[in-house]
Amino acid sequence: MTDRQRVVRRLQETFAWRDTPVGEFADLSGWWRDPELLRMLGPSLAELHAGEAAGEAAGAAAAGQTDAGQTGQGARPADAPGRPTVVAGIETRGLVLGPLTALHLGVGFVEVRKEYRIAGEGQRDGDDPMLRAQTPPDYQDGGLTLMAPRRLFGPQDRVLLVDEWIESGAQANAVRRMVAEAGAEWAGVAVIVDACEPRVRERLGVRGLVAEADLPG
Ligand SMILES: O=P(O)(O)OC[C@H]1O[C@H](OP(=O)(O)OP(=O)(O)O)[C@H](O)[C@@H]1O
Repeated sequence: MTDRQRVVRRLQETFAWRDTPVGEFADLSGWWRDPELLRMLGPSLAELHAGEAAGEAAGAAAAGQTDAGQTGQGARPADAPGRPTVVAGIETRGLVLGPLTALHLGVGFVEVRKEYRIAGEGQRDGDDPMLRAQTPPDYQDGGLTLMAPRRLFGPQDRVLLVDEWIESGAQANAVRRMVAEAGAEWAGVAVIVDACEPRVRERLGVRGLVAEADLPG
């Protein structure tokens, strides 16, 4: 069994849908509780984009990325062109998975915050200008604004976004706009569960470890 197959199997074994009075939710707590899975997640996410050649569009090779159990290509050497220079992660789960992935790649990490969750909202810009991008107004009952310090992305950067789940792609798209505003390059999205439509996958360069359909019902 390959490492990729082992990761997929453990993701499936430790995942559960939970019923609550307000609806069903995906319980991912078992993923973080499994030490072996936690160890493997960073390398597995990093390797989703490891095979890209310099200048290749991030989404061009997305087809087939949800084939559970397929082995990813090996990590590129540290100075390889096309390799991410920084990992970004959106709170909440991106703040866990991003650093795990960045550690494997040997690069730094940028936290992307949700503005309404930051105490003293909007107060941080004084001596530290922020990049901000909004999701559509109807997203999550009113939309949300994502933010990150502008100084953390530069024109020399190639940014890989890491998250646990992607569906509409609204949050990833907002981060992509922030990256573009900073003049940096977009490397794509590495995600555990890819539940997005093909056009979103291609546009954002999404590669996932599993499809939602691969998870137990
Ligand atoms: O593709 P999209 O439709 O944009 O959805 C994906 C986003 O939704 C989830 O975050 P959520 O807002 O649920 O964050 P939370 O963990 O902080 O509740 C997930 O972590 C992604 O960031």
